[in-house]
Amino acid sequence: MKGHPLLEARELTVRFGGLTAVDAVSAAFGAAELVGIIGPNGAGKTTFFNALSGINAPTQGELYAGGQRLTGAAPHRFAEHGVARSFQTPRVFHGLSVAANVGFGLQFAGRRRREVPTWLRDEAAILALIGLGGQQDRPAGDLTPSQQRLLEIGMALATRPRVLLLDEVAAGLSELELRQMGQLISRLRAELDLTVIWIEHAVSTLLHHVERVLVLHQGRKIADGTPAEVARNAEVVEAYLGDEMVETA
Ligand SMILES: Nc1ncnc2c1ncn2[C@@H]1O[C@H](COP(=O)(O)OP(=O)(O)OP(=O)(O)O)[C@@H](O)[C@H]1O
Repeated sequence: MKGHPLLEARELTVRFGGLTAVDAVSAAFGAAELVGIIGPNGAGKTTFFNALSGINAPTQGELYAGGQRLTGAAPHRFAEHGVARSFQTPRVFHGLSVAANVGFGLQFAGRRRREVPTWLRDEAAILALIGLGGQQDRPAGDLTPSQQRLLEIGMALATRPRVLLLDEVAAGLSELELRQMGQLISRLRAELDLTVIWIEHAVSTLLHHVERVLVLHQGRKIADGTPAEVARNAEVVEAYLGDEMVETA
């Protein structure tokens, strides 16, 4: 990895009372990486994301964005350093139009970061990119759940991120929508040079698109490698993947 990683966790631990949700996890994410995070329910994936975006302060360990220490900083400081995220349940403003939702993200980004790639210069460009072109005037609450997920990605893109954290954006999608979501995420990385870190329970879709995958289990990182390496990892198979993944790897 050349220079500083765009986002880095060093020995990151998050505890809730006596429960260690994230246990000394270290991981560094470089430019234009597409990385998956998998693990059983309760493995600590969302808590890890919450720490990586400043929503939960870590109990121990350090966070850096572009070499700048951000441990304990508020979410807006992470946003200033180019970290944007989606949530497990889309958080769009139902009463506002689709365009206004994206406009909110553009305003949030403000003028802090001067370079503005053409693809996110305005609402229309972002909506076209995420496949919601022509929907700009509809109230966001009228969109289907899968369109709301796309809109939430659009809102995150509008903050002009370098790193996009996606939390289960494929949950509840049809087969076709799932394929389209996978293609969109691949395009964000390939065409826009974004670093995408993607939590997903739809493991086979995820492994099809990412080149690197982290596996969390009981808060610990038990693997970090290519999908093929991870699928061969005995601890991962035992903890999570089972025989099925070994056969398809
Ligand atoms: N705010 C909180 N207070 C107390 N415990 C929490 C809190 N948030 C998460 N936990 C606990 O931390 C552990 C990790 O939860 P987390 O949601 O990060 O896992 P996950 O891997 O994202 O799970 P899932 O795949 O089900 O979304 C779980 O035992 C959960 O109950």
